[in-house]
Amino acid sequence: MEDAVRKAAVLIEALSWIRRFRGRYVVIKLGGSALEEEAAVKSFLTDVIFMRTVGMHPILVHGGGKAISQAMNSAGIESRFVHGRRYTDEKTLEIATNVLANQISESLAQEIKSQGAKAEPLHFGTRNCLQGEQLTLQAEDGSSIDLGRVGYVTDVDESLLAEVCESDAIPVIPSVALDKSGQKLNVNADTAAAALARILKAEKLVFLSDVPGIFLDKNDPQTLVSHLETERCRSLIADGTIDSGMVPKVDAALEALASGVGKVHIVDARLPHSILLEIYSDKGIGTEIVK
Ligand SMILES: Nc1ncnc2c1ncn2[C@@H]1O[C@H](COP(=O)(O)OP(=O)(O)O)[C@@H](O)[C@H]1O
Ligand SMILES: CC(=O)N[C@@H](CCC(=O)OP(=O)(O)O)C(=O)O
Repeated sequence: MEDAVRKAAVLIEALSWIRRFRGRYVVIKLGGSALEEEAAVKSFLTDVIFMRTVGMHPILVHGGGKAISQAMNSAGIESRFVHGRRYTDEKTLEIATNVLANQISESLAQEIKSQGAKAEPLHFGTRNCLQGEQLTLQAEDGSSIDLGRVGYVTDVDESLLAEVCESDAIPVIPSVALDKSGQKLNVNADTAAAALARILKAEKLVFLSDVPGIFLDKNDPQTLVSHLETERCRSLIADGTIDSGMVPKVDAALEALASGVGKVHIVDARLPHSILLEIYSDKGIGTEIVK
C-alpha cells in the first residue's frame, strides 16, 4: 500500500511540470558517446515518447562522432580535428553525413516507431530543416583556419518543425545543414542543438552525454554540481575544470541562455530515465545551467 501511495505522489509531483511544459519546445541533444549503449538509447527514447505523450514538443538532435570516426577508419581515412571540429574534406563529408542521416537518424526514428509512437527524420535526404554557412575560424595571428566543409546553423525551418510536432511526431535531426546552394555542411551537434533551441526560443535545451553532469574534479563523480550560473561556467572553462568535449556543450549552453532559452541541462544518458527525473521532478539529477 505504501508503495502505491508513493507512486501516486510521484505522479502528482510531475503534474505541475507537465502543465508548465505543455506545448513547449524542448531541444534534446543525444551525443555520440551516449549512442554507443543500445539499451540506454532505447530507454531514453521511451522517455522522449513520454514527454511527447504528455504534451511537450521534444525535438531530438543527435551527433555521432564516434560512429563517424569508426566509419572513417574502416574506409582507411584518419580523422583530424581542428579546434574541436572534424576537418571535413569531400570524402569525410560523404561518410559523416551518411552515418548521421542515413544510419543514426533513421535508426532512432525506427526505434521510436517500434515503440508505438511517431517520428520523422528531417535531413537532406527527407525534408531538410537546418540551413547553414561554412564556418571559418581565426587563428591568433588573424589568418583563417581551414576546416573544409564544416558549417554552423544560421536558420531553422520553423514551420516545418511546427507541422511535424502538430502531427504528433517527434522530429529527429542529424547535425547536417545545407548551405544556400543546397550543399551539405558538417556541423558540430552541440552547436546545432543550441542554434535550434535559440531560434525556436525553446523552454529547455538538454544535453545527454556519458557523464552524470559537470564535475568540479573531472575524475571524481562526487564533485557533481547540480546548479551553475553562466559566470561560474565561464570561470570553470577558463581555469580548465571544464575541458575537452564538455567545452562545446557549455559554450553552446551559454549561447542558448543568452538568447532566451529558459534553462540548459546536462544529464547522463546511461542512467535510466535521467531526462524524466531532470525535467519532471522538483530536484533534478544532473547539472542545470541558468542565466
Ligand atoms: N568538468 C567536467 N565534468 C564532466 N565531464 C567533463 C568535464 N570536463 C571534461 N569532461 C568530459 O566531457 C565528456 C563529454 O563530452 P563528449 O565526449 O564530447 O560527449 P558527447 O559525445 O555526448 O558530445 C565527458 O565524457 C568528460 O570526459
Ligand atoms: C564539425 C564536426 O566536428 N562535426 C561532428 C558531427 C557529429 C558530432 O558532433 O557528434 P558528437 O555529438 O558525438 O560529438 C563530427 O564530424 O564528429
